[in-house]
Amino acid sequence: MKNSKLLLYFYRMVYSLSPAYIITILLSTAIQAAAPFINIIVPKLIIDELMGEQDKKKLFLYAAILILGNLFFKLLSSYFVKKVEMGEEKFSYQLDSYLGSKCVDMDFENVEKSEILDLKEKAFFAIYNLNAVRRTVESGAAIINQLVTLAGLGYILSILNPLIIIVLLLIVCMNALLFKKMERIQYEDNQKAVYDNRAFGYFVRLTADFSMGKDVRLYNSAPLLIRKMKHFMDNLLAIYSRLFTETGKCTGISNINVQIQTVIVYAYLAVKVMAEKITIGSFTMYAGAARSFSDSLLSFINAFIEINQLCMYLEMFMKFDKIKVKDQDGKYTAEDIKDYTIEFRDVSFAYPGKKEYTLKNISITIVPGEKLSIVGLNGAGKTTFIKLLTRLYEPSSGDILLGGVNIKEIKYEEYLRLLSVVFQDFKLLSYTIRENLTVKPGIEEEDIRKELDKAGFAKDLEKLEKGIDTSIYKDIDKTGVEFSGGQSQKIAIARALCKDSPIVILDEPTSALDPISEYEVYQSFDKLVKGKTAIYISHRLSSTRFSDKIAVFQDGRIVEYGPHKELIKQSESLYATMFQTQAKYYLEA
Ligand SMILES: Nc1ncnc2c1ncn2[C@@H]1O[C@H](COP(=O)(O)OP(=O)(O)OP(=O)(O)O)[C@@H](O)[C@H]1O
Repeated sequence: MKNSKLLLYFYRMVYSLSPAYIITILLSTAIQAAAPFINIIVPKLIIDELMGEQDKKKLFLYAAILILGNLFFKLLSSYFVKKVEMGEEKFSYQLDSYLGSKCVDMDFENVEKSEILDLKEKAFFAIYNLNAVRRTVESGAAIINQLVTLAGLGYILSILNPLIIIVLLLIVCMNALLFKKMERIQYEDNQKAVYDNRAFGYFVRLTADFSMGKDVRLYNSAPLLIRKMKHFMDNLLAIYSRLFTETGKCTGISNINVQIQTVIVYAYLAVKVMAEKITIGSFTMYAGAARSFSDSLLSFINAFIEINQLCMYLEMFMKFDKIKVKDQDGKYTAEDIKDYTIEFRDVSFAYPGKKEYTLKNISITIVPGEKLSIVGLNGAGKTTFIKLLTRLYEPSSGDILLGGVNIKEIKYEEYLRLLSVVFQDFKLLSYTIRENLTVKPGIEEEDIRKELDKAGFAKDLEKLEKGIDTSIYKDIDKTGVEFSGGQSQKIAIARALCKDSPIVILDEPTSALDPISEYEVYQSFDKLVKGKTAIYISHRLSSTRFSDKIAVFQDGRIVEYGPHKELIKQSESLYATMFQTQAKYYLEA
């Protein structure tokens, strides 16, 4: 029952992704089901005719039916084999993009949850390593195909003796049990191998990842890497060698069973011929029918067992597919927000699955055009504050308001239009600089250049042969450029500026910049943010001097708040201590 629901859900999903794929498979199945009958029935007619009246016209007709019929089914089935292959190819791309958009659209909090990562790992393993989706579609088709064939062959054999069907059933069931055992062993071993496969894959990717080259060499990590790879490879080999030994045994026994069945059927038919109960033609027909019947029955049962086994994998896929995306469709649009005052009202937050609060009773108001600098020790909750403001997470309690409206009630996509963010771990895409920076509809080349200039990238740009049409990284374009950390950071800042949103959020925006570039960014900060609200996190406290207010975070709370001039005067304050420690370090040098 559970499996049939799962399969219904699954086939519906496949059909909705690619109706043509399912229809082609069904047609191909019908042809495969009809094809064997011609070679079972017509040879009997030919042999009987040869042994009897030898009517040439009839013989010619039977021969023509046999040859043309086979040719017809051969051509049709090759046509459909190709069609199914093409359908499979197309379907696999559709599935890739379906899964891709599923991952991209997932709520951010799920992206960071370990149980979701684990589920994704298992679901993707089933799809990509075990081909579970394709196998389920094929097994479903095989079940229909074999059912049709079995009905026809069963009818033919029942004319001879219904008992023969029972003998065939018994032997096929024994083989099916062996197959079930093989599938179980396979499932258990594949589950056991998930961890080792993942770990082995990680080390293989690591050894092939040139960006790790420096660390691997300088810390002489290669021997450890190879040892780890060998360890996981040995584990996998141990698992798979048991798997192959066990499945090999099962295959051997099932082959013996098939031979026993052949002997029984042939002996029975021979006795019948000798007793002149059936003709030689019927002997061939029944022998062929019995062989095809047991083959079809075995394929049917195997497909049935396989589909049940696959359901175990598909369950993970379905769970992954069913992960809900929160409704982010608030009632307000960006245009409804006239005032960009940001207010955190007694906001507390604990990461999902964690008991301790990362942010505790945060209350702060940031007025439009204000420049707020957020400082604090590592792990104090600064980035988490930004994650809440950017709605990657929702507060556990308390509210965040923009212009008096709870940000939850603003349509998500519209809300994001109001923010330009550069995260510490920003990512640029392997497109051209122009494409990366075209983040606002209708943005002109001139604007892109201007923002790159403001972010301090003008000199770097001059050196690029293709200018703003230079590809970033080499993944897609071989002539692409691997920019340095600082250059990439400047492009990321320019991207945020190109978005031209009323609120600019910069998390460690200058961490990779050289002192001169950093100085230039700070000097032109006012020009950079053009009177917009700006929130930035920085460990370089000199940057706080041009901010209007500073919020000092400690253990998830705002412990100090005010302009630089006031906070620095309080000699015991955390801010003054941090500022002076950094200043002293520079002065002493
Ligand atoms: N996804 C997460 N799941 C669970 N805990 C997290 C997650 N992200 C961060 N934390 C924890 O929350 C706390 C605050 O982290 P956060 O990144 O906000 O600090 P921060 O002040 O920005 O630190 P830094 O100055 O080092 O960047 C840390 O203890 C961190 O381990």
